[in-house]
Amino acid sequence: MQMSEVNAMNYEEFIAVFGNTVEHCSLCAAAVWRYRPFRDVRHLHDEICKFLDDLPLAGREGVLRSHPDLAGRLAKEGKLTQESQMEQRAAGMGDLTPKESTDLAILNFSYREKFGFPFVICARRNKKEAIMEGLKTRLNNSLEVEVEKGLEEVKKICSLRLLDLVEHEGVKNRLLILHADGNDC
Ligand SMILES: NC(=O)N[C@H]1NC(=O)NC1=O
Repeated sequence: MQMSEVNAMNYEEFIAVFGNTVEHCSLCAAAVWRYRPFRDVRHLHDEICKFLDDLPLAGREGVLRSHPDLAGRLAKEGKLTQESQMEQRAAGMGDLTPKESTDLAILNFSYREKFGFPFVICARRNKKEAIMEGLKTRLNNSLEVEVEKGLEEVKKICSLRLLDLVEHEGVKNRLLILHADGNDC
């Protein structure tokens, strides 16, 4: 859809389309509604990022806690959101060997035990090997660092979900949004 169509949406339509661009956190879309009209998809993403950055620590932890584990119980029970299911599949989470599956479950458990929220990573931008390595490495971080890193991953997940929904002018704009946090790729 075009940005002009997004800007013409009423609040209910906007939430119906963008309510899950941050997993299970429709408050993010509800909050940025006030910043219409959006110039482009990057502008919409920037406003969501600002909202996330301005949340208090408990709010940022809550956003992380709203994410399902990678290859976790919800995935096994077929209870993921459509977006999350597609992302986890893209990262190869459906093709884990029994050993990989057990290793990931143990690492996910250790991470959740230490931080009180799940390990979050942009699955579409990582393959299973990178996810396992990232999880092992990030387990050593402090809580402050992991809230920060997790939130940056939430922003990347959000940017890809937005790009799936809204027309963007070619590769340049797509890269711009992915580079928004100054990170990889
Ligand atoms: N835990 C976690 O990272 N979950 C997710 N990552 C992603 O790209 N989609 C998710 O649901």
